[in-house]
Amino acid sequence: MPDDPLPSNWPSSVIYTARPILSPHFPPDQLQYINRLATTPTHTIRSLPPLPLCKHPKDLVRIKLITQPEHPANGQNGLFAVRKVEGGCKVIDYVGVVHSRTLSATASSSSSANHHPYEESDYDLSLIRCMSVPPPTPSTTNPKPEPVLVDIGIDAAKHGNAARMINDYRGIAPKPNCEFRQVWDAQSGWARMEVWTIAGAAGAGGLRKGEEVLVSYGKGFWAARTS
Ligand SMILES: C[S@@+](CC[C@H](N)C(=O)[O-])C[C@H]1O[C@@H](n2cnc3c(N)ncnc32)[C@H](O)[C@@H]1O
Repeated sequence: MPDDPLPSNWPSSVIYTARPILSPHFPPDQLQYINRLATTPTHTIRSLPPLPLCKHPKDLVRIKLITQPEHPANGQNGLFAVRKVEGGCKVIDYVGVVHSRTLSATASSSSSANHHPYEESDYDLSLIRCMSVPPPTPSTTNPKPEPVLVDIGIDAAKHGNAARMINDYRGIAPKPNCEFRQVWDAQSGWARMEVWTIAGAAGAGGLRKGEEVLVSYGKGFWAARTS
């Protein structure tokens, strides 16, 4: 029995998942950064509550193929409101593979030593970035290990939900109508990323029926793809 039926217009090339997937390479000692219940080093993925189920909100949004030649993502998919949604409302969770890497606080993040496969993904979203001091290990001669940057993301390139269809507002609308918000799941303690409508002044903002859901990917996304 699947967790959630496939949303309509789901592309066959991508595996639909309504539950975040923890990468098999996720370091167990970093679970504490993505789950508030993981307070001791003895916690393992099995001893924590399951990653939350994020059912497709079919009363709010649907995937649609874009067929307007003037749309910059013509021929691709987008996510569209099926009814009016007020400003300041949750629209959908961003679901994919949760992965992590540690970066040296001193080395450049573009150095090849820090390269990882998710960097090239067009569906990768930053979830948590924080500084961490690794505990000294018996083999460590240096009693004061260097702090490192823990960089945790969600990649929906191969496994994801309908939020992976959300386009950037540039070239489509004057500004985004939605934004990403990092939240903590109250029951399971897991960090998650949600998409919310932006509230405008005096009750403005939100989505009209049929309007495309648009966020800002940030200038860095496009800068990395034009240089
Ligand atoms: C996260 S995906 C968005 C969903 C994508 N349209 C699809 O069908 O899978 C990001 C990709 O969508 C396209 N895209 C999103 N917003 C765009 C925009 N404003 N202008 C041009 N292409 C855009 C780019 O190809 C980008 O790499």
